[in-house]
Amino acid sequence: MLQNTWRRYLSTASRPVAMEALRNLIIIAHIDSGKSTLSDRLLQITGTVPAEQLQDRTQFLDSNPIERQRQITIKARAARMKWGHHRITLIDCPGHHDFSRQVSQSAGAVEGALLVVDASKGVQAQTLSSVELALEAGLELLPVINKIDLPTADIDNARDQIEHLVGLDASDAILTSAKQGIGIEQLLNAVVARLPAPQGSPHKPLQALVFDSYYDSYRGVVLFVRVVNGVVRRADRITPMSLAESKEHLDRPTEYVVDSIGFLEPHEVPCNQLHPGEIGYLTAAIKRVGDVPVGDTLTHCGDDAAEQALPGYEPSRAVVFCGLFPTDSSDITSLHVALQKLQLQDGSITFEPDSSAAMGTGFRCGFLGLLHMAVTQERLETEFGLDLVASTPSVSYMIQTQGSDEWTLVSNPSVIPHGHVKIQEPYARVEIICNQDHVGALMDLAQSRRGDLKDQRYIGLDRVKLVYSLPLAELVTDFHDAIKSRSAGFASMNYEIEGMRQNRLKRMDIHVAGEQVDGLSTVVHEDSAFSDGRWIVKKLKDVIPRQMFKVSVQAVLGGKIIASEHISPFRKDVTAKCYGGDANRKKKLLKKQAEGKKRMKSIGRVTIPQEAFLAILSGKD
Ligand SMILES: Nc1nc2c(ncn2[C@@H]2O[C@H](COP(=O)(O)OP(=O)(O)OP(=O)(O)O)[C@@H](O)[C@H]2O)c(=O)[nH]1
Repeated sequence: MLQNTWRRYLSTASRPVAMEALRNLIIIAHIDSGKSTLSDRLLQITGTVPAEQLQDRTQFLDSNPIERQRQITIKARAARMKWGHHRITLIDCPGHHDFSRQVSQSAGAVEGALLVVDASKGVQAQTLSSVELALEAGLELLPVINKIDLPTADIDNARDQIEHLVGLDASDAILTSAKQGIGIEQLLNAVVARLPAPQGSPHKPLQALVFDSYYDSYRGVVLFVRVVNGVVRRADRITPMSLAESKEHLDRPTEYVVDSIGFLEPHEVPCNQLHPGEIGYLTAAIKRVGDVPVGDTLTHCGDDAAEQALPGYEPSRAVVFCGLFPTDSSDITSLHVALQKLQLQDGSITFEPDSSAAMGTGFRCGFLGLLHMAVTQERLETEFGLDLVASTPSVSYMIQTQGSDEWTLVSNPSVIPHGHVKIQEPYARVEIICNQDHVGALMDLAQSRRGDLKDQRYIGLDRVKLVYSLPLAELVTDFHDAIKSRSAGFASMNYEIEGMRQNRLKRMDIHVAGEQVDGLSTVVHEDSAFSDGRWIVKKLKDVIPRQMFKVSVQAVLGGKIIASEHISPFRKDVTAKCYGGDANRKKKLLKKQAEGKKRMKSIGRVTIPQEAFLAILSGKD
């Protein structure tokens, strides 16, 4: 009986909806414009997710605990909704630059995009770069002005900016307040009326684009696919087309059997087959995310369709590196296992063994940016119960030692030899969009960070776009925060890596109580080495806790001390106040002290907290 119901359910779920009734779209916007809140409203109004569930768990599509806690989207999510006889599949992509690759991945799977602009902030830099990605993918854009409930909302200004900056007619932009649920039905009607239906043929050889994936420990890799042509069914034998093109991956299996398939609503709803224009998931006992990389095209085994592989994506590259060290050195094996497991889910993390006299044994890891680094450290700690210290983050450098013709890539400043070494550093092209009132302050900032002005132009009445070529090392630290603080929060930025450039750079070491702490080594420009050294030792003096003895903190450049501070001794014994017999209180105090020791590394006789390693991020100005 139950089986019959299940079968009936599967057959209804699998009945193809006419292609003209399908709409596939992504939402693109600058970070914090309200994308996730808007997606939740769409799920609620279409009855895809019951209102109670949305009330209990705000931001349904941000399901990862770190996403909820930080209120950001890290991983793209898809959801299919019913609106009349239409089926609208929406992909919510991250807004933060570190995860922007997911925008281009998802753009390949849809025909349209909602361009969400915050009514109080107007068009921001990340909006423009996402628009470029969407236009490159040939998407139809539907402008949405959100947060119209805010007292600071300026709808006319937002419209004007969409027209001038994006070049899109905004006279019929949809006005919404995702927070108050205003304009959501109009938005759904506009999606159906103004965005195109997908095209494709069920009779052609199968082409299914893999636009995202994640690892599930029970089922293996779950692929998110968009079927472009052909039909994919349960039990089909499929193969990734990249295998035909690449000789490198001979260790990858060549054939898989689809063992489950279905739609995302946003939870998985099984079906028997996916038709052209449809977006869904499939599993096929795939062991590693890298076996069927995102951007790959799936086809049926034996269908000689290799020439019809869909355009893929550039693999993402790590730009920020740091050493991760367990505070308890016996946790090193657990850290290795945890990194291996995380890499199964997130192919953009890189790691290799790293060890030093001061920091102990750990792993040098690569990330897409500082947010990605922080999120990964948090995941390792919360999901795997580790207590870690991350060394000072760094970009990668090319170095050439004297007498050698070869350039070597290093991602750890402490391995750069002293003496005559040529160093190249990565540069980024940075676009900043700001109000004209803030141009002076932002130009000062970019100049102080060794930026070269490449372009400056008015875009709209009082908005200015500045383009700089700027060292990535200056950018990934606190540049974004500095821009925000110098523009009352109104300027926004976006960047892409340009290439390497040789500069007069030197490795700077930090000695604490006479011991070199290699986790604190950085690369500095010769011109600013002294001021950087003074600034960093001052900062370290504030964050390294007092010890029972006087501690010196020194910045050392090429064997010479260029800046020095002292941390005066601290003699207080936390248990001194507890007289005999008060064991509970004593225990409590010691426990409190032990808790406070988390994320700390003992180096020589001094205990250095995590904040010291991240002090470099906290603002030079
Ligand atoms: N006043 C007001 N606030 C809103 C509205 N929509 C969203 N917000 C708030 O804006 C903040 C950011 O909203 P999110 O939905 O997380 O923004 P997002 O664009 O998804 O952010 P990312 O996922 O990090 O890219 C939250 O505090 C929301 O409550 C709105 O229509 N009006």
